[in-house]
Amino acid sequence: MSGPILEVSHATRRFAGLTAVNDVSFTLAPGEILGLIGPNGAGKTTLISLISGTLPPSEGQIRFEGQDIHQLPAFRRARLGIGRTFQIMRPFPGLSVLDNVAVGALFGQGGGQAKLALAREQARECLDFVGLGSTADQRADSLSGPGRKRLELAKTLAMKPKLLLCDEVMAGLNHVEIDEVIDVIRKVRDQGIAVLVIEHVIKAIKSLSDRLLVLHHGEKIADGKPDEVLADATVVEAYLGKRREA
Ligand SMILES: Nc1ncnc2c1ncn2[C@@H]1O[C@H](COP(=O)(O)OP(=O)(O)OP(=O)(O)O)[C@@H](O)[C@H]1O
Repeated sequence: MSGPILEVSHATRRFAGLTAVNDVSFTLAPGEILGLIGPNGAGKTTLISLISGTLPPSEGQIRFEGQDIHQLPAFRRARLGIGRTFQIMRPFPGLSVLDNVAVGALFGQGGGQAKLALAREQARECLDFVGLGSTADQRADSLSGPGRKRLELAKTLAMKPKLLLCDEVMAGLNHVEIDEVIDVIRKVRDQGIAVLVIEHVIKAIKSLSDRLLVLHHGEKIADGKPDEVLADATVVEAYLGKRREA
């Protein structure tokens, strides 16, 4: 059996007086989908920023494929195979949908030496994969909200990640669109890629995830099978109860 692809040990991140992530440890195996849930401000985005390298940890270690990476800048981690989608999508508006994704493919190949034609070919495969193939030649800024979510996924997949970090890729989507994104993420997993998904839509995250990890005030309060975690009294009190009141 292969070991974990990601090992987060005692990760902590402080901002001035606030501890956004507090002593969080977990592992993730290749081909596993881990759902990351918790109330607003619980530290979910901060945690994936510590993994992708857009924020350094105040304390703790992060290992990827057995290598310590917490000192590496984000672009080096991306080249190692850590891909991240952002909650706020930033497509290059004037470029076509295809070329937005080709930029990701070029980056994944280590930059400029790669032929643009090859990058475009790979980009087309990624667009087909996420169901955006027919929009390839449109300008990126002509896409609707759900289309932009898929574009963000396609851009990240073009970098050929071994670990995919998804920050709320289902927010604002309707039920049909959510089911389509779930299918895409399952197909990603079926390729052996490890996936960490932040999501507020409980029904979606429950059906998608092999495991759920719950953060509350920056601390891990549960980590286990979705059914068991969602029935856990501490989780209901900290997260689900508040959502029902909302
Ligand atoms: N750059 C920053 N500077 C100061 N405080 C920050 C910074 N980034 C996040 N925080 C704070 O850290 C805490 C955790 O924020 P984070 O965005 O990680 O939570 P979250 O669980 O992703 O929330 P949401 O579900 O609303 O996206 C919050 O109190 C937030 O205000």
